[in-house]
Amino acid sequence: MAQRLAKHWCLSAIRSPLQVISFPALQLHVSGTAMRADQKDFENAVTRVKLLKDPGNEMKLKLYALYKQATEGPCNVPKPGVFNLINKAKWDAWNALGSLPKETARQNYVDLVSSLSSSSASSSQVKPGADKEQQGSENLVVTSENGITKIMLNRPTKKNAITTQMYQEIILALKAASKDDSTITVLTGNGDYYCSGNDLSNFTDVLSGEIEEKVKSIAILLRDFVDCFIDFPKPLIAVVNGPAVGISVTLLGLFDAVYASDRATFHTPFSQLGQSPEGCSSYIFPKMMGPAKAKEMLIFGKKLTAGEACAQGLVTEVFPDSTFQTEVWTRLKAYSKLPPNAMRISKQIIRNMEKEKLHAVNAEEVSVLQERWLSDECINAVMNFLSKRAKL
Ligand SMILES: CCCCCCCCCCC/C=C/C(=O)SCCNC(=O)CCNC(=O)[C@H](O)C(C)(C)COP(=O)(O)OP(=O)(O)OC[C@H]1O[C@@H](n2cnc3c(N)ncnc32)[C@H](O)[C@@H]1OP(=O)(O)O
Repeated sequence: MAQRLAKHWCLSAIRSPLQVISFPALQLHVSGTAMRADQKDFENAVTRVKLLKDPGNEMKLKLYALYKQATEGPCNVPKPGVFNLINKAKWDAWNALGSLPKETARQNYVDLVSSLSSSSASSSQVKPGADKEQQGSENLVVTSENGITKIMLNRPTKKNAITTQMYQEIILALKAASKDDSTITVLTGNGDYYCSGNDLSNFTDVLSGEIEEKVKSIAILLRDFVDCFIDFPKPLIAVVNGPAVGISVTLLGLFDAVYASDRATFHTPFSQLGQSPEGCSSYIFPKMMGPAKAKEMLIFGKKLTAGEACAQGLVTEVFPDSTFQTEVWTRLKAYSKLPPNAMRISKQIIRNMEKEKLHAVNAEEVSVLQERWLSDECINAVMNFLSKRAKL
């Protein structure tokens, strides 16, 4: 199975020329035995490492050494020969940790990955108390002004499709927004689309022989991503400036208000893609719109207009496209002046009734999807999309 998938997914996978030293995370095989209290943090850090931008060889050596120390203990393997430069550098880094206890190495590894994750996304973060526009990363622009933190998807040429890097950046942006001085948080898109969902090229970003591992790490990322929406403590508003597809639609059920342009459409083509619903939509949509309408969307991929989505309860209000931005932002500015604690507490009391259930639904949806990604139906659908695009 792994070989067949590798053939499919790895056609366009390119190894970074900087990848002289492979990340320790790529060699991980968690035994599952002797799970400790912080083992999960360590496993998550190992997963996150794979999704970081290349941190450079010096940092990779540090990560390698800590990983080996954390999983195998002190270095007691023979020193590689002087001409075996890479392995010798790795051995030296590991050996330099001496008798550092495994637990300390594991903690240091988690801390190091955490600092790398925040610095790689720091450009897209809003610092607490900021009250002016911040420079964001290329694909995600985060600004904070007048009590509103705005997270804007910024890949208009790709209809704001979400890359794995962007999933991570959104997680960090939401975590920062939950702690900053703003009263409300807004998610929107730049250009004619709100978002075309998961970037289907994410499927090609798999290195040969590591498909099952990659799928596992993407599943953890997706679960963390949706968890952030479930747990977000402040009012969260979607400003749906244009068509929305896939995960950008399903997540709307976790927002506190959804304002849509009358140009927006809402499409969840999961069956067409050999996939299944996520974002807690398998639970929220039937409750929100009734099972019959929810199934038309989630099983048969029926696309809704903004008016239909509003009638089904997925959208709060629809505005004419010509006045959409002015009307919505005027309203949001007024909302941002409401007492923040009262809004938080009201949100909390509503969300807390369902929080445990939502986390369980998220876990189940991700577990089902993990299998779907390895299915022929999904592989063929994604290959079909990517190959059509290649021919254009
Ligand atoms: C091995 C396991 C890895 C798993 C990784 C999974 C990660 C988590 C998954 C979470 C679950 C999420 C599920 C979903 O979101 S499902 C929905 C996925 N989205 C789609 O199926 C939409 C695909 N796109 C389209 O159908 C059309 O592009 C669209 C209708 C959106 C717009 O059509 P239009 O004709 O107006 O414009 P173009 O097609 O020319 O698009 C312009 C360029 O943008 C590129 N594009 C658009 N959407 C995507 C996308 N989702 N992924 C990648 N690229 C996208 C399109 O290819 C064009 O690019 P080029 O100009 O380079 O050709």
